[in-house]
Amino acid sequence: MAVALEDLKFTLQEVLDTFKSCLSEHKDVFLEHYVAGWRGLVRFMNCLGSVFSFISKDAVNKIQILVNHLNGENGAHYVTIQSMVKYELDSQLVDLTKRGSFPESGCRTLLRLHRALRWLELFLERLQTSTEDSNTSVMCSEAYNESLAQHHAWIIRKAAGTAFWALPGRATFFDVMNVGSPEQVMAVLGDTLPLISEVYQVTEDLYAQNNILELP
Ligand SMILES: CCCCCCCCCCCCC/C=C/[C@@H](O)[C@H](COP(=O)(O)O)NC(=O)CCCCCCCCCCCCCCC
Repeated sequence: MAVALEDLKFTLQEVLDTFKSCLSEHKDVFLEHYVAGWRGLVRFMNCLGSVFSFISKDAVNKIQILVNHLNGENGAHYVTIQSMVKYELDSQLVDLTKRGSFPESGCRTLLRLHRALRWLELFLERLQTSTEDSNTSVMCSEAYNESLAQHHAWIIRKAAGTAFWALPGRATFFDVMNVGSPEQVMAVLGDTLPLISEVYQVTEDLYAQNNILELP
């Protein structure tokens, strides 16, 4: 248990640090740090129990696709999300209307994580304004219904909804975050949320400008 908690401490700090280092001064989003942020989140989720493993498997799969792009021969084009979008669109490496030749494009893969980041933002906002008797499962499903659920088929929504009921209660959830007292958790959330929101908004604007918010 002690080892697991140590891992978590590192993980949550890492999440905070990586989202901090995601944005350049010109508001470019570094893919390497974005992916590292997701790795941290997945590690945290894995500590919550095996009911979440179908979710983390999909996230890990998508993270790996992006890492492969980053480490591939065209990796230089994948340094920032902005350069990735430009490169893939200019080179016609994205399926724009229906799935076809490029099921693993960086643009469509990142879009799935981007939508999940909106869930995270909404969930953390709820945690931040929660009180002792707030229910994490309810907060989680409300955040999900307002964001990711709109992009998921019925069967996925059903499975996700079932998994949410296995979330630990607020006190345990805060303990697992392992950043200290509830007041300290609130302080960490206060630090993290604006960073996550900004990364989300910059990405959202980029995808909107390029008309790629609905990639298949
Ligand atoms: C803490 C509890 C975790 C709740 C996570 C809420 C998100 C629920 C998502 C359910 C996704 C189910 C798996 C399948 C997904 C795919 O169908 C679907 C579409 O992909 P496709 O177009 O390639 O087919 N994939 C996705 O939408 C990407 C989902 C990625 C989910 C990553 C969730 C990571 C959650 C991290 C939790 C961290 C909590 C931290 C709190 C301090």
